[in-house]
Amino acid sequence: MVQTASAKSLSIRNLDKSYPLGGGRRLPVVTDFNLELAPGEFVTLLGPSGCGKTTVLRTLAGLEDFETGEILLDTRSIARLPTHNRRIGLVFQNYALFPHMTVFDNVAYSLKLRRESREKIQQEVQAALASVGLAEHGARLPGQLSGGQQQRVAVARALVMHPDLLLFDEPLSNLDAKLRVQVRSELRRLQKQLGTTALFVTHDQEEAMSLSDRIAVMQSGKIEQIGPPEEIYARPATLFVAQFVGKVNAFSSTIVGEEDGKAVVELMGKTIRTPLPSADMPKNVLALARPEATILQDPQHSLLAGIVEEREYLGALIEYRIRVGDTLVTAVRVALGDTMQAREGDHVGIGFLEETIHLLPETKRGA
Ligand SMILES: Nc1ncnc2c1ncn2[C@@H]1O[C@H](COP(=O)(O)OP(=O)(O)OP(=O)(O)O)[C@@H](O)[C@H]1O
Repeated sequence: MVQTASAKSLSIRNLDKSYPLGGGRRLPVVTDFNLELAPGEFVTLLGPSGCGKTTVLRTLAGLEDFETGEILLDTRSIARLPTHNRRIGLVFQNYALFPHMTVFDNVAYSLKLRRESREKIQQEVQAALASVGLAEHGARLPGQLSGGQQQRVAVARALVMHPDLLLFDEPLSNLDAKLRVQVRSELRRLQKQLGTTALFVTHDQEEAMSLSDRIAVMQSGKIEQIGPPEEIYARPATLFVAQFVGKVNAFSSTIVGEEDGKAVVELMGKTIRTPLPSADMPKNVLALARPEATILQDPQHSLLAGIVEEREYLGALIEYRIRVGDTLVTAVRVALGDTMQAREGDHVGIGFLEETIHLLPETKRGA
């Protein structure tokens, strides 16, 4: 096993990075970007293609220069150091292994460049391969391994240098769905065991949820919200965040009062009671209801009524899209053991688990 070094914090402060566009113009990608990781923390940058995730990672690694800002590991500034002096381990999407070198030599590569002794190399490489469960595979060529195993070699190659920070750029996206889930839980276990601070980039919300202590949801070079997965999912700060981490029903609504410690909210002409929002919440709000908190009911005794326009069978779940006037409401039920099921064309009632409804200022609807 790779020996655990004491974990380091990461601070990115006021980072500005743009790319040259030609003709003297530049494309700003991140502007005044700030992010702090606690020692041993696993944080994911989650966001749509082009929002700047990879650029942040490459800048940390020293693969891109930047205009202004500071990057610290604990109190050590690494912003102007060459890549090989930053003590950062990098794992990319495409593994980037040398195909003609054995697994052992791939992992040993950086140690050899540093002219470490034969004994030290032997010991460190074996420990790194053991960490990822590949102690017996050192003599193979990468082409003789599965995709998941190749990615584990790439992880071993990053670990062998005892990095202060691990950076992952979509490392699971070349793996098939089942393997992705397996390798991601291995990765999580290994990172917790080693205690190395890690920053992970993905556009896959489920991956981010399952791996991270905290998720930073990015849009257009900015962090829209950062927090633990449960907070991002249940209490998103904007509609963009809510929609990026899952499906959501968003109703333009009005807070009409307060009763018994609940907000009284008018939604599609009906009244619901939701958890009280903060005191500065305006009256015009978006009421957000996740599909799993949207309940099918008998239309005679329900808040809203509509017609099932689409029923999508997903195996474990069934997703319904129900037309209520101009609005399509999405509800999800477990496929087995749920007595309230419906077919396309059925008239159904809709209710909500009101305690899970999250209110946002209408202005957080975004573009
Ligand atoms: N070398 C470059 N030169 C010019 N523009 C670039 C360069 N690399 C990236 N960009 C632009 O910078 C923006 C951010 O790109 P970046 O790769 O960081 O996004 P991303 O969020 O990682 O996207 P993806 O998930 O598709 O990798 C995009 O508009 C992209 O076109």
